[in-house]
Amino acid sequence: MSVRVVARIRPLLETELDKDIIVRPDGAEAGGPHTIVKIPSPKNPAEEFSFAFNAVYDQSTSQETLFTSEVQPHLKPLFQGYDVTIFAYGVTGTGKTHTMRGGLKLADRGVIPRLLSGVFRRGKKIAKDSDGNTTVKVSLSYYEIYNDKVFDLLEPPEKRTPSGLPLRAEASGRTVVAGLSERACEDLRDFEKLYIEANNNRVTASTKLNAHSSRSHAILRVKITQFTGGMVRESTVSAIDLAGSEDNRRTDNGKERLVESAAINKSLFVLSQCIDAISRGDKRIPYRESKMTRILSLGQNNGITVMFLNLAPLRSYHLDTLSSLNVSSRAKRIEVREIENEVVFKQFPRMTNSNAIQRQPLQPLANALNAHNVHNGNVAAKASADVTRPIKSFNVYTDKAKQSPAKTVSMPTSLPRPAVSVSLVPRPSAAHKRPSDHESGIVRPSKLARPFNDEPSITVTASQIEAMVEKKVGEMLAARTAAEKAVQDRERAPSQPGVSEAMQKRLEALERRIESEDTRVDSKSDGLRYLLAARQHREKGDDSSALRAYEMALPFFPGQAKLIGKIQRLRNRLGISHVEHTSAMRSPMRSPLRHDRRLRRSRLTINLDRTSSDQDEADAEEDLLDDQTIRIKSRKSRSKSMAKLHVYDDASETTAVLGAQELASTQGLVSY
Ligand SMILES: Nc1ncnc2c1ncn2[C@@H]1O[C@H](COP(=O)(O)OP(=O)(O)OP(=O)(O)O)[C@@H](O)[C@H]1O
Repeated sequence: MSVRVVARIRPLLETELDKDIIVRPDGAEAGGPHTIVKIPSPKNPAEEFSFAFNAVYDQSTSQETLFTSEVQPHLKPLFQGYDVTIFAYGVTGTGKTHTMRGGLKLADRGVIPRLLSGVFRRGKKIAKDSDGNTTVKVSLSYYEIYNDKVFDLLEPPEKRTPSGLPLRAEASGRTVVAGLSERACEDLRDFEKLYIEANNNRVTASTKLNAHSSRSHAILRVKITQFTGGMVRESTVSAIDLAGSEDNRRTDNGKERLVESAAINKSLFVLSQCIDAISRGDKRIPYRESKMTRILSLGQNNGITVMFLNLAPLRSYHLDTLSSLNVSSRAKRIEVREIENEVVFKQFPRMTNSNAIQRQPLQPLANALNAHNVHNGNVAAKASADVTRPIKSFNVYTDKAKQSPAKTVSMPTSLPRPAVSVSLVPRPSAAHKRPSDHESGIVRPSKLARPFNDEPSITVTASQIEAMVEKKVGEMLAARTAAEKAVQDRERAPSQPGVSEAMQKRLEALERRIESEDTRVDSKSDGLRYLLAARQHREKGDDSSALRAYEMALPFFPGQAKLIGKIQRLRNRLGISHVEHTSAMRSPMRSPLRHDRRLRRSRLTINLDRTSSDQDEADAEEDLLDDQTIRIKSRKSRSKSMAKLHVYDDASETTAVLGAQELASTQGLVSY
């Protein structure tokens, strides 16, 4: 199952005098639903680019339509034990917060309040349908990532520590925020009170591009726990309102806003790198480069993922829109394992006051048995007490009366020990599993809602289980071999004209060196990352993303004539005026490292370079990467000693890098 990517084009705002609309929705068939976004090429307005998505919503789409079509269908799977992630992505001022949170009026309410309303309604229905045998508990945590630090939005700002809350990786690989508070919510009114208060704690500010710009990524996690007898099923829906990328040539941001902007742009750049790496099938995905990508864990989390791509239709957003269209159209290719959380057995918790606060434990839970679920209380405690015991992959019980009709082998509720249920039915292929896929017509009743005695229980012998496990392992090995072969084929395939084998090897060697710990502390390695990213974008023919990456690299190599030449040539190719470029370079906030003399020299080189051929350009790029690598090497010993000056906390290994990013942004050259 791939990430579902849905584009939403916002209407013009009253304040927008520029009515030059360049983004329009289109359908694959005349009169059919919109699935394509069309936008002209920046260098040749007669040429139009098309980007296909799972759905495209135009300016007239109401909040209700969007929710009903894109979110409501996932409520049922959520209660069946699937985790759901919904996030809004886009340039600043394109309508992410409007989509996720919306306004206070009923019709303006966004995805989040409607989702919670649906959750409470469905919870009540399940309890009613089960004659009170099933109890549904809803709790939430809400936090923001501001300047790459995590802050609890359910706590007053006075309680924040400067370094924020640490992240912790669980045995399952899932990243959680340690020490985060969790509040129980009885009904929608409870939720709204908490949510409105918490949003007042979120950092927003007025910028030139948005009067109420979110300066942080906000993550709301709603945990749904269903208790039926001794069975517990947990699932989580995460609703994420990402901060928007900002082109600081257009924001006129002051120092504080620029620092925020640098952190926002950096995390979004890392997200685009992760998306690229996943869609290329890379083994290494740079999740750890930013807290937002660690938490979002795109492609690593199970369940259902929906990405809203918010777009402004105006020409003034042209390049930014192209960039986000490029990133999002690649996100479509990310596969997410659609696996529901397993039922576990534990005692019903004591009733707690609705405002009671629970917290994520600060120590990792040793719940290796049930890696995908996180449980405080009995299960976790028992599991941690059992860590010395050999871990069983599954348990078999022959008490037919207690077996679930869903061919689930599970522990009888009377037993005090926690157990993991094992689904013995090979799951249908992901293509047929999407619960929102109306055409498939597959309706799976909730395991909790299934009556116990309707169907005969199934007894499974140990040898049958063994055979099934063997088959599954065989399938997994075959899939892995096929994936590795595909990667090798891709590497071998002559699909990258213009990149010689030697060049490819040098790039790989360089990449490896960048990955090494020593180079990591040197902020110059970030510059190299951007150069590499630019190179990769160029190979894919994505000139506008390549340009951005080159621009982001420039502050790390101030005055680098070849780099400036490349930027200029790309700008010429994309039809961006020289005046705009020069003014960006002359930004009053530019790096103190950049001397006027260097700039003069660079301009001279630009003129000379303009006459060079494509081959010269490729050679120049190789030289550029090599030059910078050699320089980095010679500075390596110095950076080693400098590294000691940096303080590293749990995951903020990017202290030095962020400094460099801030520098990049303050120069007004980073827009993404
Ligand atoms: N679909 C829409 N209909 C009506 N108004 C909209 C729509 N989308 C966005 N807007 C308006 O556009 C403005 C900017 O939207 P919003 O604040 O949601 O942008 P954003 O992408 O969250 O920006 P940032 O990243 O800076 O936080 C707001 O005034 C919002 O009300």
